Amino acid sequence: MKTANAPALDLQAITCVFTSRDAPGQRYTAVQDTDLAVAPGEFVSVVGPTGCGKSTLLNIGAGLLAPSRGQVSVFGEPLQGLNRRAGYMFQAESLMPWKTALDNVMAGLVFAATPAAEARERAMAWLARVGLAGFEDRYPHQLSGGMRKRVAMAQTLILDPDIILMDEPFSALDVQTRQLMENELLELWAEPPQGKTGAAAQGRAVLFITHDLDEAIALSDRVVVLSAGPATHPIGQFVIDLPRPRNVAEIRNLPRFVDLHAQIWAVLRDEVLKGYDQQKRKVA
Ligand SMILES: Nc1ncnc2c1ncn2[C@@H]1O[C@H](COP(=O)(O)OP(=O)(O)OP(=O)(O)O)[C@@H](O)[C@H]1O
Repeated sequence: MKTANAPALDLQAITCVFTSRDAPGQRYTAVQDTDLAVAPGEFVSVVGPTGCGKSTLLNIGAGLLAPSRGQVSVFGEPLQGLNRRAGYMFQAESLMPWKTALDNVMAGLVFAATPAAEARERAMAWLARVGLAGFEDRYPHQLSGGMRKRVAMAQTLILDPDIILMDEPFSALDVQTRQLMENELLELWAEPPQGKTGAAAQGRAVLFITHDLDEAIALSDRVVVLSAGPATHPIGQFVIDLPRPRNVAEIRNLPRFVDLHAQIWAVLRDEVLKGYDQQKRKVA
């Protein structure tokens, strides 16, 4: 049922059971009974130890993976199949190496049958917006890691998604480039959406997965902490009441940032140690 004030993305009582990778024939409960909602215009980060189920939750929100139990709603409507109101940005390189930066950015529009001239014009404008005017004809291998991420960001945002799903998109970058990209993401996210009606007019909802607690706090309105697996579930959530607009490099020095970091780390620390221990046992 569609309801006013429905979350942009609402994962309700999600459980996800896989056939175990380590012991075929056995089942592995990756995520259990998890509720996770993101309001229109809200920036939510999910942190948790390695292998706990962060990407699984994101894939469920994207409609790429069906949960074993539970329901996903998008703006109050049950999700069936792919989440068409969402755009994704993953850790891995998503650019097509045989296409130029321009063609990569245009690809989604072309796929959606937008006339070529319009797709080209919009892609040129997006490349300029992410600071890559003049680089339209470069191939991905001719761009730096940060530039490739900018192209990927333009590729995702050109489709004007109401929900942005990001799985450690900047983790491969050096610290300085990463902070520049985080600031750029915040600027683009904060721009008022054009031509949207209803709840989507309140802004883009972001679900951001990261290992990095500093990054989660610097970017988000809310940080959700997941337990170590198996049967991962949220064990804490924290409202990040830091002022906006933010400069991610500077905000880390605010006493409130340090205070929030200490509070969240107190919850996350034991889970990270448990997760690390499990990984070690898997390798041994
Ligand atoms: N398709 C699958 N089949 C079997 N097990 C899976 C599958 N996908 C994920 N898993 C298992 O579910 C658990 C959660 O995986 P997931 O990738 O969601 O964790 P994560 O928190 O994103 O990990 P990382 O922090 O390392 O990126 C892991 O133990 C993983 O091995």
